[in-house]
Amino acid sequence: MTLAVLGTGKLGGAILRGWVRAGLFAPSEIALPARASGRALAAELGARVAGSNGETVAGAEILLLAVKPYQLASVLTEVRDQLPPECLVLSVAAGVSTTALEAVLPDRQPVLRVLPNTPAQIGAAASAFCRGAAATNDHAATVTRLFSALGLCIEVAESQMDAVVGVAASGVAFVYLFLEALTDGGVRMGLPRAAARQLAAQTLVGAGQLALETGLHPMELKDAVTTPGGTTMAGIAVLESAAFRGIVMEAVRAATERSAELGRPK
Ligand SMILES: NC(=O)C1=CN([C@@H]2O[C@H](COP(=O)(O)OP(=O)(O)OC[C@H]3O[C@@H](n4cnc5c(N)ncnc54)[C@H](OP(=O)(O)O)[C@@H]3O)[C@@H](O)[C@H]2O)C=CC1
Ligand SMILES: O=C(O)[C@@H]1CCC=N1
Repeated sequence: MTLAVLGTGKLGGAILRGWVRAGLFAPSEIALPARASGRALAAELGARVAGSNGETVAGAEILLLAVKPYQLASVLTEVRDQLPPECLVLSVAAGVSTTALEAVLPDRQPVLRVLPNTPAQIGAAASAFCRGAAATNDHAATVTRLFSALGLCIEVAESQMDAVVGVAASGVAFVYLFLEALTDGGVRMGLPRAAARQLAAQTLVGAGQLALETGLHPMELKDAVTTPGGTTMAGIAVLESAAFRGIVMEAVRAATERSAELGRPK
């Protein structure tokens, strides 16, 4: 299938690298715009530099939109006349609804929103998608196939997409803060930095993998680590005295609300 990408920055690049790595698109099937980031990504992946945004989308079967939320309407307006009517439009922008996208596109253009996160580039994303008015089951199946190749992909109601930003798209950065803190904690206690970083990162990967594979409640997994009177409870008591879980939930709420704000007209 032919793919056009507008928005060749951090997330657009991560998705594209993931798809090329998974063999879903041959580099010759990918058209990128002739701007600095598009040229750089094209050179890295062997993709085609098409020219203007309009020239990029001409003939595309799938258009991936990964520009900033406030740039979406103007970019779509710019390319709508060159966009093939059957082209599946996939937006990864936080906050911007399918209704807002459809408002600037020709009638019945199939639109879906997807929210992946940056581990997409190594096939370990957590993604959720929702459908616009003209999206069919076949379109949903295409999106599921594309994003399952980059990790986990589930469908949610559009009203839940802002919460997906809070938990997964932004949530990955919250995890990196925790990773840094866990690493620094190890260094503080005398571990060499490289060893602390490796141990901390694998601890996060292993903890997540165990939760996914067993389906057990996090509390059960936590209980399996806590020897009565032991080391783990000594640490958990410190985290809880600073309302660790409450502050994480507040971070998810803040990111969710900010996502909703990004989609509101100024
Ligand atoms: N980063 C993330 O983890 C996530 C991001 N998102 C969403 O993804 C989108 C992109 O975010 P992110 O990748 O972080 O942002 P970046 O700033 O890294 O990328 C934005 C890209 O848009 C390009 N661009 C800007 N203006 C135009 C234009 N007029 N025509 C074509 N391309 C243009 C820029 O090109 P150039 O650099 O050449 O100017 C840049 O490559 C946002 O909507 C965000 O909400 C969603 C989930 C996670
Ligand atoms: O911070 C942001 O606005 C973007 C959207 C989700 C992740 N990064």
